Amino acid sequence: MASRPRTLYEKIWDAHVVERRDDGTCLIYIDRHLVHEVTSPQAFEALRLTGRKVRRPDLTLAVPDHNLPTTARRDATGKRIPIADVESAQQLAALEVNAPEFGIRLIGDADVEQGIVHVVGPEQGFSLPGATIVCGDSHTACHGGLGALAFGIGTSEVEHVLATQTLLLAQAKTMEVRVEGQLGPGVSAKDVVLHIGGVLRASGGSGYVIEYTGSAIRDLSIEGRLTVSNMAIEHGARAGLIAPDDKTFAYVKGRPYAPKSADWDKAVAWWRSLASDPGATYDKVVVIDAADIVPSVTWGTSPEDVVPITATVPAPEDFADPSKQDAARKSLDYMGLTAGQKLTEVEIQNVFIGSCTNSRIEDLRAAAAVLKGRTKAANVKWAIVVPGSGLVKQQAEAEGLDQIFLAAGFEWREPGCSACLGMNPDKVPPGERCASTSNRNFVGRQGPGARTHLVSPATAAASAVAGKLADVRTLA
Ligand SMILES: CC(C)[C@H](C(=O)O)[C@@H](O)C(=O)O
Ligand code: SF4
Repeated sequence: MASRPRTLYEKIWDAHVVERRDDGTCLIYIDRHLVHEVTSPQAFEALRLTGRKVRRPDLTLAVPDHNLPTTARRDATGKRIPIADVESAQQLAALEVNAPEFGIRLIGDADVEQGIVHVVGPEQGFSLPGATIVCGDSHTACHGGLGALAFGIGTSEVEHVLATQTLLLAQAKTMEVRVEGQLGPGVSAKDVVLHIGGVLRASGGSGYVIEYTGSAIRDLSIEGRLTVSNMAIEHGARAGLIAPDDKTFAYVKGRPYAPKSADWDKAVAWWRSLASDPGATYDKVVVIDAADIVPSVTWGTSPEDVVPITATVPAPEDFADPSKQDAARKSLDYMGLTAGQKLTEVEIQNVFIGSCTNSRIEDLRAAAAVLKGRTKAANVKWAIVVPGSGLVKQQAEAEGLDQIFLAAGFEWREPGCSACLGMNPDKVPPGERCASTSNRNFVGRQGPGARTHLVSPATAAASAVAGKLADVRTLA
């Protein structure tokens, strides 16, 4: 019997079903589990209390990232410089005890491989195409850029995966977001996903797993694909993924955890078979013309509040939906913006280049290319670059990018989540504005009262130079 054409998501799902239940849910095998310090302490504690072990410590990798300071962590003798925040220090200490106790590899704060968990997974070849990947973190969809089914889970699910290497799940609906055509100059993967967020809105992906397709997606580098997938959660989707291809295989090959020799060939053959079949149908299809995408920026407090950098701040009345009008009013008030104001006239005081969305080597190259021979404006008080991992940092230094950033007036930091969210000392002061390459512009996200504008690395760099949100295409 000829099998029904299936999508990438359906193929990965089917390959991981351990048991189908009568109620339609499935017990799904989990191939990779990433663990960070914030959402794992109670899960390990629960295992300890019930006398359970971790079922597959070899498929589990622990990396602290959220709470680590991005300034020096050890003194000259290698001793830890104490972390002032009590909860952060406790969470980090718990991970450092739990990982070895349960036989899990910990990439610690002093290891060169340490970084943001969503940067480290792909970089180490721990995240693979076709794999089911979970982490107690909403941006786990990031790994979908490699063609993995990757999604965030809560702490009780973290415990379940640690104990059983499985999860009981309901299958999601499928959505294709197809971006066809060529991206224009100055338009990056971040602009693509910001634009998609504007089209889908923050809840448009709810109940779906999104497959990003089309020539503009295929043409992206792996770093760019990880950026796009990273923000699937910002459209409310369960996960986002992109079909693995030769670019993906070249990226994965030779990485520490990647399959080797005969296993590699077998793996590639399987990965190749995963692309959605011709004739496979999605529950919803959204088509976007790449020519419509320009450097984009958020003006409000939801990632869906996206406009072209050339636009003006919208007015609440511009929205048909009364609840959106109300949200827009609140957003404008929080953001200190006036309807009709040109975005390129909005002054900024802070610039953050980093986060699991945009802290890979290509992101740093894009920002450095803009900053080379330029300096930040005097009104930009704080500008930092936070590489996604120690290896990204090392690579950037080998290319001299750190020198470009330093000469431009940026600080060059240790890897971690940093100012993406105010869980560590890197915060944007109340009432101040930040051009940020992160993924969330929620109220208080970068610190109480902080005003976040989500942008691409090139736009962040151009904005630092201009002292205002800036169009990288017309930077003087
Ligand atoms: C702290 C963590 C649980 C959280 C998440 O789930 O995403 C964080 O990474 C974020 O980006 O808001
Ligand atoms: S960098 Fe930001 S979005 Fe990514 S995991 Fe850390 S806090 Fe979450």
